[in-house]
Amino acid sequence: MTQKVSGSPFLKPFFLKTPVRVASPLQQRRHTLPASEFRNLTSQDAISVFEIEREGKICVYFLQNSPYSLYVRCPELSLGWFEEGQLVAFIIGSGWDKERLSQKAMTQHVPDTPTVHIHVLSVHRHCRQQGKGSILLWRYLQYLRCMPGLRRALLICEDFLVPFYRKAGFKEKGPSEISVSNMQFQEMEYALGGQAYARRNSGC
Ligand SMILES: CC(=O)SCCNC(=O)CCNC(=O)[C@H](O)C(C)(C)COP(=O)(O)OP(=O)(O)OC[C@H]1O[C@@H](n2cnc3c(N)ncnc32)[C@H](O)[C@@H]1OP(=O)(O)O
Repeated sequence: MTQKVSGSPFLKPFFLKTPVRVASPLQQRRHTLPASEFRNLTSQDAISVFEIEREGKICVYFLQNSPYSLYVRCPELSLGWFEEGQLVAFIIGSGWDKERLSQKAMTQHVPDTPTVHIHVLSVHRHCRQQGKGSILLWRYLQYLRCMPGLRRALLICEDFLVPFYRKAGFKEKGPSEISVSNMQFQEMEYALGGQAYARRNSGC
């Protein structure tokens, strides 16, 4: 049975607390941008997204399929992490309607489906290995749980990232049918349902 994602709410931007520090009144007045902000991406973020993807040398597969063009169609399935106005990490997802991901899933957004395809999670190269990728992924999954009708998230990744996603709660579904040149991918799944406790305490 499929359930519709009706009236999916866009993410209201939320901010982390600004770190406590001693600053002169003049310095305080200059800092008008929030220290940390999580929000859906907009078309105005396209250049920042592109820069992170380019600098990150994300595999040719993701570059070829330009996932950043997808979030224009479904911005509510994207999430950016901004520090003082600068994009430091992002996730781009879209809707999908089959049990497993296929080549078509890389360029399509199927609306009103219970499955989110996570195309890309990327952290600015200067900000890696600081826990940001894990934190953003966790926040994104919490956010998806709050969207009515969503049941699971799927992604593909190279073998070396399987432990990273496993640690975030994803389960392996086996080798993906998607391949590019000599690159092979593992498909992984995260169940969004059955998380009543998390939902009660996540501010949905
Ligand atoms: C669905 C997809 O998007 S798959 C493609 C994923 N994205 C990319 O490859 C883009 C380039 N890479 C990145 O942007 C980042 O390195 C990410 C998103 C993979 C990880 O984000 P980070 O903020 O660096 O990771 P974070 O600090 O939260 O977690 C680090 C953990 O991930 C593991 N990890 C991160 N990158 C790698 C890597 N390239 N190879 C192996 N392990 C890795 C680390 O070993 C570490 O594990 P530990 O906690 O057991 O020590």
